[in-house]
Amino acid sequence: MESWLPGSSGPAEAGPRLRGLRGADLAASACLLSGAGAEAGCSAPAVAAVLPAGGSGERMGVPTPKQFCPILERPLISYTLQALERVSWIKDIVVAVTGENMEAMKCIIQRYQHKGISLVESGVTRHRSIFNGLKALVEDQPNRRLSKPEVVIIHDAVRPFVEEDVLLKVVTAAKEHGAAGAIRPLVSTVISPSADGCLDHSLERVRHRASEMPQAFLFDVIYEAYQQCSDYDLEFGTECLHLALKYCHIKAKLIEGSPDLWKVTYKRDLYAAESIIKERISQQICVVMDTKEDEEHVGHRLEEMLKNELNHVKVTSGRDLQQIILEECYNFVCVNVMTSDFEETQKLLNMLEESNLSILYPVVVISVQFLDYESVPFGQKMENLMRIREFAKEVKKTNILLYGLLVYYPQDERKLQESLRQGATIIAALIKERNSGLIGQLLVA
Ligand SMILES: Nc1ccn([C@@H]2O[C@H](COP(=O)(O)OP(=O)(O)OP(=O)(O)O)[C@@H](O)[C@H]2O)c(=O)n1
Ligand SMILES: O=P(O)(O)OC[C@@H](O)[C@@H](O)[C@@H](O)CO
Repeated sequence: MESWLPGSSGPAEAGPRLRGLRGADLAASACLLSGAGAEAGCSAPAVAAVLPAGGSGERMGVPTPKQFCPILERPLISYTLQALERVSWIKDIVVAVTGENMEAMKCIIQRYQHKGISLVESGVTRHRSIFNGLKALVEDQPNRRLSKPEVVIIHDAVRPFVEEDVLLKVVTAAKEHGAAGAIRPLVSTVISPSADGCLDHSLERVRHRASEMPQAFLFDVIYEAYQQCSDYDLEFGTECLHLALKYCHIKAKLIEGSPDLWKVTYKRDLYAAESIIKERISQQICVVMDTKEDEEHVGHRLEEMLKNELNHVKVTSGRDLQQIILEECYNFVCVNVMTSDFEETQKLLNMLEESNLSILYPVVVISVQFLDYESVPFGQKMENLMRIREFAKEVKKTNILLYGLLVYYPQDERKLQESLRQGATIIAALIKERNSGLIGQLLVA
Protein backbone atom coordinates (compact mmCIF):
# COMPACT_ATOMS: atom_id res chain seq x y z
CA MET A 1 0.00 0.00 0.00
CA GLU A 2 1.55 3.25 -1.15
CA SER A 3 2.26 5.30 1.86
CA TRP A 4 2.53 9.05 1.97
CA LEU A 5 2.88 10.55 5.36
CA PRO A 6 3.22 14.14 6.50
CA GLY A 7 6.76 15.29 5.89
CA SER A 8 7.27 12.83 3.05
CA SER A 9 8.24 14.04 -0.41
CA GLY A 10 5.51 16.56 -0.29
CA PRO A 11 5.30 19.65 -2.51
CA ALA A 12 7.77 22.49 -2.11
CA GLU A 13 5.39 25.24 -1.05
CA ALA A 14 3.92 24.98 2.44
CA GLY A 15 0.21 24.44 2.65
CA PRO A 16 -2.12 26.38 4.97
CA ARG A 17 -0.90 26.77 8.55
CA LEU A 18 -2.93 24.23 10.54
CA ARG A 19 -2.94 23.33 14.24
CA GLY A 20 -2.28 19.77 15.38
CA LEU A 21 0.44 17.80 13.63
CA ARG A 22 3.86 19.37 13.28
CA GLY A 23 3.22 22.46 11.21
CA ALA A 24 5.38 21.57 8.23
CA ASP A 25 4.12 17.96 8.10
CA LEU A 26 0.53 19.03 8.40
CA ALA A 27 0.95 21.79 5.89
CA ALA A 28 2.60 19.41 3.46
CA SER A 29 -0.26 16.93 3.82
CA ALA A 30 -2.91 19.61 3.52
CA CYS A 31 -1.25 20.94 0.45
CA LEU A 32 -1.04 17.43 -0.98
CA LEU A 33 -4.73 16.81 -0.28
CA SER A 34 -5.77 20.17 -1.65
CA GLY A 35 -4.51 19.11 -5.05
CA ALA A 36 -1.63 21.58 -5.11
CA GLY A 37 0.57 18.62 -4.36
CA ALA A 38 -0.73 16.84 -7.42
CA GLU A 39 0.90 19.51 -9.58
CA ALA A 40 4.11 18.77 -7.72
CA GLY A 41 3.93 15.16 -8.85
CA CYS A 42 2.34 13.69 -5.70
CA SER A 43 -0.81 11.60 -5.77
CA ALA A 44 -3.47 13.54 -3.87
CA PRO A 45 -6.18 11.04 -2.87
CA ALA A 46 -9.77 12.01 -3.55
CA VAL A 47 -11.53 12.48 -0.21
CA ALA A 48 -15.30 12.52 0.42
CA ALA A 49 -17.34 12.65 3.62
CA VAL A 50 -20.52 10.84 4.67
CA LEU A 51 -22.61 12.45 7.42
CA PRO A 52 -25.33 10.27 8.99
CA ALA A 53 -28.18 12.65 9.88
CA GLY A 54 -31.22 10.40 9.82
CA GLY A 55 -31.77 9.91 13.53
CA SER A 56 -34.77 10.98 15.64
CA GLY A 57 -32.78 12.28 18.62
CA GLU A 58 -34.87 10.48 21.24
CA ARG A 59 -32.36 11.17 24.03
CA MET A 60 -32.68 14.91 23.36
CA GLY A 61 -36.29 14.64 24.49
CA VAL A 62 -37.78 17.16 22.06
CA PRO A 63 -40.00 16.65 18.98
CA THR A 64 -37.40 18.07 16.56
CA PRO A 65 -34.59 15.66 15.62
CA LYS A 66 -31.49 17.10 17.33
CA GLN A 67 -29.57 17.67 14.06
CA PHE A 68 -32.25 20.26 13.21
CA CYS A 69 -32.45 21.85 16.66
CA PRO A 70 -31.52 25.55 16.52
CA ILE A 71 -28.36 27.07 17.96
CA LEU A 72 -28.52 30.88 17.72
CA GLU A 73 -31.54 30.35 15.43
CA ARG A 74 -29.55 28.16 13.03
CA PRO A 75 -29.90 24.32 12.82
CA LEU A 76 -27.12 22.30 14.46
CA ILE A 77 -26.36 20.39 11.25
CA SER A 78 -25.50 23.65 9.47
CA TYR A 79 -22.53 24.17 11.81
CA THR A 80 -21.22 20.69 10.99
CA LEU A 81 -21.64 21.28 7.25
CA GLN A 82 -19.79 24.59 7.62
CA ALA A 83 -16.94 22.83 9.45
CA LEU A 84 -16.51 20.28 6.66
CA GLU A 85 -17.18 22.41 3.58
CA ARG A 86 -14.45 24.88 4.56
CA VAL A 87 -11.91 22.03 4.21
CA SER A 88 -10.76 22.53 0.63
CA TRP A 89 -9.58 18.97 0.04
CA ILE A 90 -12.92 17.29 0.88
CA LYS A 91 -14.48 17.14 -2.57
CA ASP A 92 -17.93 15.71 -1.79
CA ILE A 93 -20.14 15.71 1.30
CA VAL A 94 -23.01 13.20 1.34
CA VAL A 95 -25.67 13.72 4.02
CA ALA A 96 -28.14 10.92 4.86
CA VAL A 97 -31.51 12.26 6.04
CA THR A 98 -34.99 10.75 6.29
CA GLY A 99 -37.35 11.24 3.37
CA GLU A 100 -39.57 13.43 5.50
CA ASN A 101 -36.64 15.74 6.34
CA MET A 102 -35.27 15.94 2.79
CA GLU A 103 -37.02 19.21 1.93
CA ALA A 104 -36.02 20.79 5.26
CA MET A 105 -32.42 19.79 4.56
CA LYS A 106 -32.55 21.32 1.07
CA CYS A 107 -33.83 24.58 2.60
CA ILE A 108 -30.97 24.61 5.11
CA ILE A 109 -28.43 24.09 2.32
CA GLN A 110 -29.95 26.93 0.34
CA ARG A 111 -30.45 29.37 3.21
CA TYR A 112 -26.94 29.02 4.62
CA GLN A 113 -25.34 28.74 1.19
CA HIS A 114 -23.68 25.36 1.85
CA LYS A 115 -21.73 24.05 -1.14
CA GLY A 116 -20.86 20.57 -2.46
CA ILE A 117 -23.58 18.80 -0.46
CA SER A 118 -25.43 15.75 -1.82
CA LEU A 119 -28.43 14.22 -0.07
CA VAL A 120 -29.33 10.54 0.23
CA GLU A 121 -32.14 8.82 2.10
CA SER A 122 -31.10 7.54 5.52
CA GLY A 123 -31.79 4.08 6.88
CA VAL A 124 -33.56 2.87 10.01
CA THR A 125 -30.25 2.59 11.83
CA ARG A 126 -27.07 4.68 11.78
CA HIS A 127 -25.11 1.91 10.05
CA ARG A 128 -27.75 1.64 7.34
CA SER A 129 -27.66 5.41 6.87
CA ILE A 130 -23.88 5.35 6.50
CA PHE A 131 -24.11 2.43 4.06
CA ASN A 132 -26.63 4.41 1.97
CA GLY A 133 -24.20 7.31 1.93
CA LEU A 134 -21.37 5.08 0.74
CA LYS A 135 -23.56 3.57 -1.98
CA ALA A 136 -24.33 7.06 -3.28
CA LEU A 137 -20.61 7.53 -3.91
CA VAL A 138 -20.32 4.49 -6.18
CA GLU A 139 -23.73 3.92 -7.69
CA ASP A 140 -24.15 4.71 -11.35
CA GLN A 141 -26.79 7.39 -11.41
CA PRO A 142 -27.76 9.54 -14.39
CA ASN A 143 -25.65 12.75 -14.60
CA ARG A 144 -24.42 12.06 -11.09
CA ARG A 145 -21.95 14.51 -9.66
CA LEU A 146 -20.39 12.09 -7.22
CA SER A 147 -17.36 9.94 -7.88
CA LYS A 148 -15.83 7.19 -5.82
CA PRO A 149 -13.22 8.62 -3.43
CA GLU A 150 -10.02 6.91 -2.38
CA VAL A 151 -10.61 7.87 1.25
CA VAL A 152 -13.99 8.48 2.89
CA ILE A 153 -14.56 10.36 6.14
CA ILE A 154 -17.53 9.29 8.28
CA HIS A 155 -18.66 11.96 10.73
CA ASP A 156 -21.87 12.29 12.76
CA ALA A 157 -23.89 15.32 11.68
CA VAL A 158 -24.36 16.17 15.37
CA ARG A 159 -20.67 16.72 16.06
CA PRO A 160 -20.27 20.37 14.93
CA PHE A 161 -16.81 21.09 16.38
CA VAL A 162 -14.52 19.26 14.00
CA GLU A 163 -11.31 21.00 12.92
CA GLU A 164 -9.27 20.51 9.76
CA ASP A 165 -6.28 19.16 11.63
CA VAL A 166 -8.07 16.12 13.08
CA LEU A 167 -9.70 15.46 9.69
CA LEU A 168 -6.27 15.56 8.11
CA LYS A 169 -4.86 13.23 10.76
CA VAL A 170 -7.53 10.53 10.32
CA VAL A 171 -7.37 10.74 6.52
CA THR A 172 -3.58 10.54 6.53
CA ALA A 173 -3.70 7.56 8.89
CA ALA A 174 -6.50 5.85 6.92
CA LYS A 175 -4.45 6.15 3.75
CA GLU A 176 -1.70 4.14 5.41
CA HIS A 177 -3.60 1.81 7.73
CA GLY A 178 -6.90 1.39 5.87
CA ALA A 179 -8.93 2.86 8.74
CA ALA A 180 -8.53 5.48 11.44
CA GLY A 181 -10.68 7.06 14.11
CA ALA A 182 -10.59 9.78 16.73
CA ILE A 183 -10.53 8.71 20.36
CA ARG A 184 -10.80 10.51 23.71
CA PRO A 185 -9.91 9.53 27.28
CA LEU A 186 -12.82 8.03 29.21
CA VAL A 187 -14.45 10.33 31.74
CA SER A 188 -16.40 7.60 33.58
CA THR A 189 -15.20 4.08 34.23
CA VAL A 190 -16.78 1.37 32.05
CA ILE A 191 -18.32 -1.51 33.96
CA SER A 192 -19.91 -4.79 32.92
CA PRO A 193 -23.11 -5.69 34.84
CA SER A 194 -24.08 -9.29 35.55
CA ALA A 195 -27.48 -10.74 34.53
CA ASP A 196 -28.90 -9.95 37.99
CA GLY A 197 -27.99 -6.27 37.63
CA CYS A 198 -24.92 -6.36 39.87
CA LEU A 199 -21.37 -5.49 39.06
CA ASP A 200 -19.65 -8.29 37.20
CA HIS A 201 -16.39 -6.44 36.56
CA SER A 202 -15.06 -3.03 35.62
CA LEU A 203 -12.56 -2.08 32.92
CA GLU A 204 -9.32 -0.38 33.86
CA ARG A 205 -10.15 3.12 32.70
CA VAL A 206 -6.60 4.14 31.80
CA ARG A 207 -6.33 1.22 29.38
CA HIS A 208 -9.48 2.12 27.44
CA ARG A 209 -10.65 5.02 25.29
CA ALA A 210 -13.92 6.45 24.02
CA SER A 211 -14.41 6.11 20.27
CA GLU A 212 -15.42 9.44 18.76
CA MET A 213 -15.69 10.88 15.23
CA PRO A 214 -14.37 11.73 12.65
CA GLN A 215 -13.33 8.37 11.31
CA ALA A 216 -11.76 7.73 7.91
CA PHE A 217 -11.35 4.66 5.74
CA LEU A 218 -9.97 3.59 2.42
CA PHE A 219 -13.26 3.57 0.60
CA ASP A 220 -12.89 -0.01 -0.62
CA VAL A 221 -12.28 -1.23 2.95
CA ILE A 222 -15.38 0.25 4.55
CA TYR A 223 -17.59 -0.41 1.50
CA GLU A 224 -16.56 -4.07 1.52
CA ALA A 225 -17.21 -4.25 5.27
CA TYR A 226 -20.73 -2.89 4.85
CA GLN A 227 -21.43 -5.21 1.94
CA GLN A 228 -20.49 -8.20 4.12
CA CYS A 229 -22.10 -6.79 7.26
CA SER A 230 -24.64 -9.05 9.02
CA ASP A 231 -28.17 -7.82 9.58
CA TYR A 232 -27.48 -7.95 13.29
CA ASP A 233 -24.50 -5.62 12.98
CA LEU A 234 -26.44 -3.30 10.65
CA GLU A 235 -29.29 -3.21 13.19
CA PHE A 236 -27.45 -2.97 16.50
CA GLY A 237 -23.86 -1.98 15.75
CA THR A 238 -22.50 1.43 16.74
CA GLU A 239 -18.88 1.27 15.63
CA CYS A 240 -17.62 1.54 12.04
CA LEU A 241 -14.04 0.75 13.10
CA HIS A 242 -15.30 -2.58 14.39
CA LEU A 243 -16.83 -3.43 10.99
CA ALA A 244 -13.48 -2.79 9.27
CA LEU A 245 -11.80 -5.12 11.76
CA LYS A 246 -14.45 -7.85 11.73
CA TYR A 247 -15.08 -8.01 7.99
CA CYS A 248 -11.80 -6.76 6.49
CA HIS A 249 -9.32 -7.55 9.26
CA ILE A 250 -8.15 -3.94 9.23
CA LYS A 251 -6.95 -2.59 12.58
CA ALA A 252 -7.80 1.10 12.59
CA LYS A 253 -5.16 3.61 13.63
CA LEU A 254 -6.42 5.48 16.69
CA ILE A 255 -5.91 9.26 16.75
CA GLU A 256 -6.16 11.29 19.97
CA GLY A 257 -8.80 13.95 19.37
CA SER A 258 -9.61 17.27 21.07
CA PRO A 259 -12.29 17.64 23.79
CA ASP A 260 -14.63 19.41 21.33
CA LEU A 261 -15.26 16.27 19.27
CA TRP A 262 -18.14 15.23 21.51
CA LYS A 263 -21.54 14.23 20.11
CA VAL A 264 -24.63 16.38 20.82
CA THR A 265 -26.91 13.79 22.44
CA TYR A 266 -28.75 15.33 25.39
CA LYS A 267 -30.28 18.78 25.83
CA ARG A 268 -27.31 19.87 27.97
CA ASP A 269 -25.09 19.21 24.96
CA LEU A 270 -27.10 21.74 22.95
CA TYR A 271 -26.62 24.37 25.66
CA ALA A 272 -22.92 23.59 25.78
CA ALA A 273 -22.62 23.86 21.99
CA GLU A 274 -24.40 27.23 21.99
CA SER A 275 -22.09 28.50 24.74
CA ILE A 276 -18.98 27.44 22.79
CA ILE A 277 -20.25 29.08 19.59
CA LYS A 278 -21.10 32.32 21.41
CA GLU A 279 -17.64 32.38 22.95
CA ARG A 280 -15.95 31.77 19.58
CA ILE A 281 -17.77 34.63 17.79
CA SER A 282 -17.18 37.09 20.64
CA GLN A 283 -13.41 37.18 20.31
CA GLN A 284 -13.20 40.42 18.32
CA ILE A 285 -14.93 43.79 18.68
CA CYS A 286 -14.71 46.58 16.12
CA VAL A 287 -15.22 50.12 17.42
CA VAL A 288 -16.52 52.45 14.70
CA MET A 289 -16.27 56.16 15.39
CA ASP A 290 -17.54 59.25 13.64
CA THR A 291 -14.21 61.04 13.94
CA LYS A 292 -10.61 60.95 12.80
CA GLU A 293 -8.16 58.64 14.53
CA ASP A 294 -5.97 61.34 16.00
CA GLU A 295 -8.66 63.41 17.64
CA GLU A 296 -9.01 63.19 21.41
CA HIS A 297 -12.39 61.54 21.40
CA VAL A 298 -14.48 60.00 24.13
CA GLY A 299 -14.99 57.08 21.77
CA HIS A 300 -11.27 56.30 21.99
CA ARG A 301 -11.58 56.31 25.77
CA LEU A 302 -14.42 53.80 25.52
CA GLU A 303 -12.26 51.72 23.19
CA GLU A 304 -9.40 51.74 25.70
CA MET A 305 -11.81 50.79 28.48
CA LEU A 306 -13.05 47.86 26.39
CA LYS A 307 -9.46 46.70 25.90
CA ASN A 308 -8.91 46.86 29.66
CA GLU A 309 -12.19 45.16 30.56
CA LEU A 310 -11.97 42.49 27.85
CA ASN A 311 -8.29 41.65 27.80
CA HIS A 312 -8.93 38.34 26.00
CA VAL A 313 -10.81 40.09 23.20
CA LYS A 314 -9.24 41.82 20.17
CA VAL A 315 -10.61 45.38 20.02
CA THR A 316 -9.96 47.17 16.74
CA SER A 317 -10.89 50.58 15.39
CA GLY A 318 -13.10 50.46 12.32
CA ARG A 319 -10.54 52.02 10.01
CA ASP A 320 -11.15 49.64 7.15
CA LEU A 321 -14.61 48.23 7.71
CA GLN A 322 -14.56 46.07 4.62
CA GLN A 323 -11.38 44.38 5.85
CA ILE A 324 -12.83 43.97 9.36
CA ILE A 325 -15.94 42.34 7.88
CA LEU A 326 -13.77 40.03 5.79
CA GLU A 327 -11.96 39.00 8.96
CA GLU A 328 -15.35 37.78 10.19
CA CYS A 329 -15.74 40.15 13.12
CA TYR A 330 -19.28 39.70 14.44
CA ASN A 331 -19.37 42.52 17.01
CA PHE A 332 -19.51 46.26 16.32
CA VAL A 333 -19.65 49.22 18.71
CA CYS A 334 -20.73 52.32 16.81
CA VAL A 335 -19.92 55.56 18.66
CA ASN A 336 -22.02 58.54 17.64
CA VAL A 337 -20.79 61.84 19.10
CA MET A 338 -20.26 64.33 16.30
CA THR A 339 -22.98 63.31 13.86
CA SER A 340 -26.72 63.14 14.34
CA ASP A 341 -27.92 60.32 16.51
CA PHE A 342 -27.89 57.31 14.16
CA GLU A 343 -26.07 58.47 11.04
CA GLU A 344 -22.89 56.44 11.72
CA THR A 345 -24.91 53.44 12.88
CA GLN A 346 -27.07 53.46 9.76
CA LYS A 347 -24.00 53.57 7.51
CA LEU A 348 -22.58 50.55 9.36
CA LEU A 349 -25.87 48.62 9.22
CA ASN A 350 -26.14 49.19 5.46
CA MET A 351 -22.59 47.88 4.96
CA LEU A 352 -23.26 44.84 7.12
CA GLU A 353 -26.49 44.00 5.30
CA GLU A 354 -24.68 44.18 1.95
CA SER A 355 -21.86 41.93 3.23
CA ASN A 356 -23.97 38.84 4.05
CA LEU A 357 -21.75 38.51 7.16
CA SER A 358 -24.77 37.67 9.29
CA ILE A 359 -25.93 34.68 7.25
CA LEU A 360 -24.12 32.19 9.49
CA TYR A 361 -23.91 34.03 12.82
CA PRO A 362 -25.92 36.85 14.44
CA VAL A 363 -23.96 40.11 14.21
CA VAL A 364 -24.16 42.39 17.25
CA VAL A 365 -24.25 46.17 16.71
CA ILE A 366 -24.29 48.46 19.72
CA SER A 367 -25.14 52.08 18.91
CA VAL A 368 -23.51 54.24 21.58
CA GLN A 369 -24.57 57.79 22.30
CA PHE A 370 -22.86 60.10 24.82
CA LEU A 371 -25.08 62.55 26.64
CA ASP A 372 -24.45 64.96 29.47
CA TYR A 373 -28.03 64.84 30.59
CA GLU A 374 -27.30 67.31 33.38
CA SER A 375 -26.82 70.02 30.73
CA VAL A 376 -28.94 68.66 27.86
CA PRO A 377 -32.64 68.00 28.66
CA PHE A 378 -33.14 64.21 28.61
CA GLY A 379 -36.58 64.42 27.03
CA GLN A 380 -35.31 66.49 24.11
CA LYS A 381 -32.96 63.67 23.10
CA MET A 382 -35.09 60.66 24.05
CA GLU A 383 -37.65 60.99 21.27
CA ASN A 384 -34.91 60.73 18.69
CA LEU A 385 -33.12 57.90 20.47
CA MET A 386 -36.29 55.81 20.65
CA ARG A 387 -36.10 55.35 16.86
CA ILE A 388 -33.68 52.54 17.62
CA ARG A 389 -36.61 50.19 18.22
CA GLU A 390 -37.76 50.47 14.62
CA PHE A 391 -34.20 50.13 13.31
CA ALA A 392 -33.66 47.03 15.45
CA LYS A 393 -36.86 45.36 14.25
CA GLU A 394 -35.86 45.95 10.63
CA VAL A 395 -32.27 44.69 10.82
CA LYS A 396 -33.27 41.63 12.89
CA LYS A 397 -34.67 40.27 9.62
CA THR A 398 -31.07 39.97 8.43
CA ASN A 399 -29.83 38.43 11.69
CA ILE A 400 -28.33 41.68 13.01
CA LEU A 401 -28.94 42.32 16.72
CA LEU A 402 -29.04 46.10 17.32
CA TYR A 403 -28.86 47.47 20.85
CA GLY A 404 -28.70 51.10 22.11
CA LEU A 405 -26.39 52.35 24.84
CA LEU A 406 -26.61 55.83 26.35
CA VAL A 407 -23.40 56.72 28.18
CA TYR A 408 -23.51 59.48 30.76
CA TYR A 409 -20.96 62.12 29.69
CA PRO A 410 -20.42 64.35 32.72
CA GLN A 411 -17.88 67.13 33.11
CA ASP A 412 -16.51 65.42 36.22
CA GLU A 413 -13.59 63.15 35.19
CA ARG A 414 -14.17 60.60 37.93
CA LYS A 415 -17.85 60.22 37.02
CA LEU A 416 -16.94 59.96 33.32
CA GLN A 417 -14.47 57.16 34.08
CA GLU A 418 -17.16 55.28 36.00
CA SER A 419 -19.76 55.60 33.24
CA LEU A 420 -17.20 54.46 30.63
CA ARG A 421 -16.39 51.42 32.76
CA GLN A 422 -20.06 50.56 33.13
CA GLY A 423 -20.56 51.09 29.40
CA ALA A 424 -17.77 48.59 28.65
CA THR A 425 -19.36 46.06 31.01
CA ILE A 426 -22.76 46.41 29.33
CA ILE A 427 -21.19 46.07 25.86
CA ALA A 428 -19.37 42.90 26.92
CA ALA A 429 -22.58 41.38 28.31
CA LEU A 430 -24.61 42.19 25.17
CA ILE A 431 -21.93 40.63 22.93
CA LYS A 432 -21.50 37.55 25.11
CA GLU A 433 -25.22 36.82 25.52
CA ARG A 434 -26.52 37.84 22.08
CA ASN A 435 -30.02 37.98 23.55
CA SER A 436 -32.47 38.73 20.76
CA GLY A 437 -35.04 39.68 23.41
CA LEU A 438 -33.11 42.89 24.16
CA ILE A 439 -32.81 44.23 20.62
CA GLY A 440 -33.95 47.84 20.20
CA GLN A 441 -33.56 48.50 23.91
CA LEU A 442 -31.71 51.59 25.13
CA LEU A 443 -29.48 50.70 28.06
CA VAL A 444 -27.94 53.43 30.18
CA ALA A 445 -24.41 53.52 31.63
N1 LIG B 1 -31.17 5.76 11.70
C1 LIG B 1 -30.22 6.66 12.00
C2 LIG B 1 -29.86 6.94 13.34
C3 LIG B 1 -28.89 7.89 13.61
N2 LIG B 1 -28.32 8.55 12.57
C4 LIG B 1 -27.36 9.61 12.82
O1 LIG B 1 -26.22 9.11 13.48
C5 LIG B 1 -25.63 10.16 14.27
C6 LIG B 1 -25.31 9.68 15.67
O2 LIG B 1 -26.41 8.94 16.18
P1 LIG B 1 -27.19 9.32 17.53
O3 LIG B 1 -26.42 10.32 18.33
O4 LIG B 1 -27.58 8.06 18.18
O5 LIG B 1 -28.48 10.06 16.95
P2 LIG B 1 -30.00 9.63 17.20
O6 LIG B 1 -30.19 8.22 16.83
O7 LIG B 1 -30.82 10.67 16.48
O8 LIG B 1 -30.15 9.84 18.78
P3 LIG B 1 -31.04 8.92 19.76
O9 LIG B 1 -30.26 7.62 19.86
O10 LIG B 1 -31.02 9.71 21.03
O11 LIG B 1 -32.37 8.76 19.14
C7 LIG B 1 -26.64 11.30 14.29
O12 LIG B 1 -26.17 12.34 13.44
C8 LIG B 1 -27.90 10.68 13.74
O13 LIG B 1 -28.70 11.63 13.02
C9 LIG B 1 -28.66 8.26 11.24
O14 LIG B 1 -28.12 8.84 10.31
N3 LIG B 1 -29.61 7.31 10.98
O1 LIG C 1 -24.40 5.14 19.27
P1 LIG C 1 -24.78 6.46 18.79
O2 LIG C 1 -25.66 6.38 17.57
O3 LIG C 1 -25.32 7.38 19.87
O4 LIG C 1 -23.42 7.17 18.31
C1 LIG C 1 -22.78 6.65 17.20
C2 LIG C 1 -21.29 6.89 17.25
O5 LIG C 1 -21.05 8.29 17.28
C3 LIG C 1 -20.67 6.28 18.46
O6 LIG C 1 -20.92 4.92 18.44
C4 LIG C 1 -19.18 6.62 18.54
O7 LIG C 1 -18.66 5.91 19.58
C5 LIG C 1 -18.35 6.37 17.28
O8 LIG C 1 -18.43 5.15 16.80
